[in-house]
Amino acid sequence: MQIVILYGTESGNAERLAGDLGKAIGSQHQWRVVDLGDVDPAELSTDEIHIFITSTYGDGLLGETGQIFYEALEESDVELDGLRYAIFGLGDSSYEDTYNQGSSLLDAILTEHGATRFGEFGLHDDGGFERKKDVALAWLPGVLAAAEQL
Ligand SMILES: Cc1cc2nc3c(=O)[nH]c(=O)nc-3n(C[C@H](O)[C@H](O)[C@H](O)COP(=O)(O)O)c2cc1C
Repeated sequence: MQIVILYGTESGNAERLAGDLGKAIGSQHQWRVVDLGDVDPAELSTDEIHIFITSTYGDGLLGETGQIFYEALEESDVELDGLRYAIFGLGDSSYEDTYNQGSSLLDAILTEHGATRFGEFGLHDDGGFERKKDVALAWLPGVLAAAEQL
């Protein structure tokens, strides 16, 4: 499989995690990591499996670079039919009203544009005790197995 890991970040956690996931995929599949702030929605390719990782910031927006992509997609009429994606959100449940809202917004807008999510919706909560990397690496094998079934 060809896998693209796309991160939306404000303070670097999603970027680090994207690299951790890539390293864990290792030589099993081809993979690359990109910053969502550099992605034109019209250039997303259905030939690749997409793994989105984004944080939530501000008033429940996406982390800065994710927000750039989100707004580009909001303004675009691009059709993403055939695009398959998994998603992992970074948040903090102490923000009760906006907990992981950024990843939910991204999930919703990708679906609105015709893309289809596969696998479990991954989440990390800074308010808990588990490390981001541990949660994400425990989530990854199920996502890769689901991707193999597509
Ligand atoms: C100023 C600030 C605002 C935040 N706002 C939210 C929020 O509204 N909802 C949420 O779930 N998490 C919120 N978080 C938690 C971040 O999403 C979490 O720390 C995440 O790991 C940051 O990842 P990043 O470095 O990739 O941006 C906030 C964190 C900070 C520092």
